[in-house]
Amino acid sequence: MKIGCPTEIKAQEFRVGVTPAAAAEAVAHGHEVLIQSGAGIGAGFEDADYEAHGARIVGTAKEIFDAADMVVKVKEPQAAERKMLREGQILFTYLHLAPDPEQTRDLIDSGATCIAYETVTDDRGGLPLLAPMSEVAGKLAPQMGAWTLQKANGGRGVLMGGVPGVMPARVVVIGGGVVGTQAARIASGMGARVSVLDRSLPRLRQLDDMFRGEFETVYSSKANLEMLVREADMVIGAVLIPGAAAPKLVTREMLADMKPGAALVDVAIDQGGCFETSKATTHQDPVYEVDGIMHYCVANMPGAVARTSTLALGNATLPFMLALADKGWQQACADDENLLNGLNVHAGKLTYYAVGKALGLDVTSPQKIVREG
Ligand SMILES: NC(=O)C1=CN([C@@H]2O[C@H](COP(=O)(O)OP(=O)(O)OC[C@H]3O[C@@H](n4cnc5c(N)ncnc54)[C@H](O)[C@@H]3O)[C@@H](O)[C@H]2O)C=CC1
Ligand SMILES: CC(=O)C(=O)O
Ligand SMILES: [Mg+2]
Repeated sequence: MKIGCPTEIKAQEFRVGVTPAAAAEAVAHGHEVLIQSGAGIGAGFEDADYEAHGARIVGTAKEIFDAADMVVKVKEPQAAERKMLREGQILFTYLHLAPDPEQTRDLIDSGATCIAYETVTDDRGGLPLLAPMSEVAGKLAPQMGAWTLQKANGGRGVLMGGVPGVMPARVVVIGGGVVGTQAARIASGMGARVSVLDRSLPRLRQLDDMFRGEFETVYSSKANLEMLVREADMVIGAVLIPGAAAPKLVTREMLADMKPGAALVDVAIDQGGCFETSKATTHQDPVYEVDGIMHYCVANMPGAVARTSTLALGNATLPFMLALADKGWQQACADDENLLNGLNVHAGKLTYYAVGKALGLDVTSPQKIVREG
């Protein structure tokens, strides 16, 4: 199979979908790997690094999309990339379709087979291709929130750890999954007083066992959430209902009761955001204010640490990329239900129920598609 990897074109996105190490493995499996010239630069990989591992460098994204049987990327395809997709081609990348009707329509119209990293599962109920980027974004969230809290950046001028005689920042993390756990650990490590809300009691028990003393766990009822948000200097949004639009847990009305200059960091923005007032921002212009509350809503946070993120993502995607290339999408998905859970669009049909529900579109069963092709 021909595997193609274009340069990411989303604003300030420096990651790359295929590392030289992954290219080497694919070549060893008998595949041809095409990399757009310069695609790896942002993550610290030169064209020569890819060539040394048997990949071929081509000049333009068009050459990649024209030639590749499978396009491997990081971010959801932008409008210009969607125009280059074609029937029968495999697209393997993050998609985040639930909050994005335009992209969903274009992917359906393209006829391509689109497998979303963020809905591939594992046997323990986890999301193995989302997890590494959630670890990164979770670790970055308190760092970005601390920057947002600085006075010159519009924040309330509170230091995370306080100083002797002065209280530390009060940080509230909504969602105790991968992002939330890493965010809570880092915020606590910075000296803040941290509470983690989740609606899963088993998850809260696990967190309490693992991190007793580092942060508090709180059941995510409406009343608890409202009380903690009122007291917070920083709120980190880290909820997920896989594949679905994020629930709006902090309403605009609640902002009026918050401390002026408090920071909201909405990591869940890629699924539409869990604050009513969130809208996606970029690394170039990451923060805006609504009703005196500073919002940080960058949808590709891991792009800020592109080298770490690319290596982490590449480790996780490699076995799935090889399975798709070795067997073709249909056999690979028939053999592995966890990979089949990644199938969001195939040959003009939407195949992911939570996306259909969010966008009011018909869904064809992925099991039927994989049986019938
Ligand atoms: N902005 C960015 O650059 C990035 C965003 N993300 C996003 O971060 C979000 C979180 O991802 P993960 O931590 O990997 O998900 P996860 O599935 O590990 O954790 C989500 C948690 O939210 C909890 N939850 C669901 N509804 C809730 C509610 N009403 N109140 C409290 N908790 C609730 C779940 O029980 C679960 O523990 C996702 O939307 C993901 O796509 C991930 C990486 C990068
Ligand atoms: C998960 C995601 O949206 C990202 O890594 O950019
Ligand atoms: Mg994203």
